[in-house]
Amino acid sequence: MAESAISIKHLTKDFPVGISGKKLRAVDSLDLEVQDNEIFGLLGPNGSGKSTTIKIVLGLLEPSAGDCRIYGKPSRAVEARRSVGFLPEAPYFYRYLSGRELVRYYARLCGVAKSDLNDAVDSVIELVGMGEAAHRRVGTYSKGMLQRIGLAQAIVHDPQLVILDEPTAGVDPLGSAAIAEIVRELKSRGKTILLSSHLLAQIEGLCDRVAILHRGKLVHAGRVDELVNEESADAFVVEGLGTENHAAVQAAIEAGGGRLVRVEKPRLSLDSFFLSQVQQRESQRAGEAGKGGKQ
Ligand SMILES: Nc1ncnc2c1ncn2[C@@H]1O[C@H](COP(=O)(O)OP(=O)(O)OP(=O)(O)O)[C@@H](O)[C@H]1O
Repeated sequence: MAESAISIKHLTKDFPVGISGKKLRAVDSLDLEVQDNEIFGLLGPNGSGKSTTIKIVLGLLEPSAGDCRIYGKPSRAVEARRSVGFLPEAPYFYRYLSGRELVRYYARLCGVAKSDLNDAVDSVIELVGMGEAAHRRVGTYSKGMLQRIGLAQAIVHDPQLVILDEPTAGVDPLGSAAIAEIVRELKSRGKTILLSSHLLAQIEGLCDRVAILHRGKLVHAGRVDELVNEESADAFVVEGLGTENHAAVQAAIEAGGGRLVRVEKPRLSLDSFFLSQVQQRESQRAGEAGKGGKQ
């Protein structure tokens, strides 16, 4: 079997609180395996231990007990960290640099060779869709743009494992959809992505597998469809059937040995309705700007 991207075994982290010697258990005997080339979501309410787990994976915190490995290497080891890119929850970037200068700065910090620097910076800026704004100062960026440039700095050294702590927090649905698209693109390039979130609707369609944490303990881990599908039921979405025909459909279902549990109107999520409305207007605007440009 292929080596796990992240292997966490019996991980526990206690923080001292106050001067009485009392401890707060932030992560409690956690076992997790993240496979190579999957998008894995670490979910949980505030204070459930997501960031602490991520900091241990990154080698920034020492666990109180247990073991954490990245592609088989202890996460504290420098060689393990070379294969990792990280976007923190609330990144602080020097506001007077341009987006391009910022990504270039991180590329140099991460040891990208001088001869590869321009290509590496250009290609990640392109990937995150910041080509047009890359010359602008970071201080003028919206939250969504900041997250995208943050993603660019996280991946400029071409890491195999990309860790994103709450990548869509504070970002509007359009910006969140753009970030999700970049994450999917990273997966299609063979990368592994671990992301944390408490915004479940945004994560649902993105992650291959998720783990749900509560007070530092693993509550559940599995494929998203396995966790949320009603396995014993099938849903049909039908158009143009008048209510007068419902009884006949119900009779046919019962004749086939089934039971009609409910009839309901299929609903779009508010997120997807909002996205479709905004995207429609964005493309109208782009079309009009295109026509204007030709005149
Ligand atoms: N350095 C620290 N010292 C003491 N307690 C800490 C420290 N870091 C985290 N904690 C505590 O550990 C628990 C888990 O925190 P953590 O930040 O890992 O949760 P989280 O799931 O990432 O939450 P959020 O969604 O709010 O970021 C919380 O109770 C938090 O107060």
